[in-house]
Amino acid sequence: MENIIEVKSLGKLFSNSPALRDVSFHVRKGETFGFLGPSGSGKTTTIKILTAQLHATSGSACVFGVPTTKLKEELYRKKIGVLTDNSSLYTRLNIEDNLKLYCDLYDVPVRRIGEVLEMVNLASERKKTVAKLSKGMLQRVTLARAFLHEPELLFLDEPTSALDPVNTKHVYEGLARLKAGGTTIFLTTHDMNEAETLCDRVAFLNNGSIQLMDSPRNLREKFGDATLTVELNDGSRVIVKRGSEGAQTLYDYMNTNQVKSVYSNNPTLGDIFVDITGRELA
Ligand SMILES: Nc1ncnc2c1ncn2[C@@H]1O[C@H](COP(=O)(O)OP(=O)(O)OP(=O)(O)O)[C@@H](O)[C@H]1O
Repeated sequence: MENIIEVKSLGKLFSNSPALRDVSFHVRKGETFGFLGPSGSGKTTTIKILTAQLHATSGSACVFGVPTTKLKEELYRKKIGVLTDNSSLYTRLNIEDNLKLYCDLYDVPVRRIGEVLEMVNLASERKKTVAKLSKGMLQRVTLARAFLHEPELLFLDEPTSALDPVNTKHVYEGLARLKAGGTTIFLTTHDMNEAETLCDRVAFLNNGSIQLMDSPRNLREKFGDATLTVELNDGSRVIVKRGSEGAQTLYDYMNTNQVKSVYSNNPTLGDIFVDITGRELA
């Protein structure tokens, strides 16, 4: 499968202090790849290097097969969408007029505005002046702008950090639609549920280096303890091992109608992160 992003031994120093150390990964076409890490771990620095806003100190970063330092403005404009905390919207204009400016810039038909506003749950607010928007609304407008031109590659730096659960869900649905349409997504987050929901693969970043990289499912299986918790009708809980012995125990409980629920004890991504790094994600 084609790699859209290729990063090899990337390093970044800020005044001799390392923000990234020997970071290597690739992102395949159509994949949603998550960079998970606590505050200060180097997520934004990575996005800035990949979007040519920063130079790396060492190593290489290619996007669409081209070193990021050599990416032409035109290619960026057409194929890449970026959401960062720097919204740069015109605060005196309303949402729709802001997006119209981008339609002109990106040669996008104005009818696309309705589609993207629908995806971020702002269709009925299109006439609102940007200066009067809440933080969460601003984040949604910036997100809508990032995928207005249907980019092939979308960089999202903590896309739901200011959103409530309802709008977060709406954005997840919108991103799922983009993914279904073939968009490759590079996403940073410290929200492990977000990573589990959206990402095909994740990399755990800590102190500027990648500690672990795989699909959420593989990670949960690899770090799972292969047991199930059986909750009984009397409120007690029993841990049973997977395999024939556990199956017999489970069968006995079920056969006597004692089982209220059964669930896997596989860890969450957050549990694994804490296990590997000794640090919380938030
Ligand atoms: N322009 C800069 N000058 C100096 N140091 C910087 C600069 N930008 C980032 N850093 C440092 O680099 C490290 C990584 O920062 P970065 O913003 O990439 O982290 P992050 O994982 O995105 O954090 P957050 O989740 O808080 O956004 C931090 O120690 C930060 O202080």
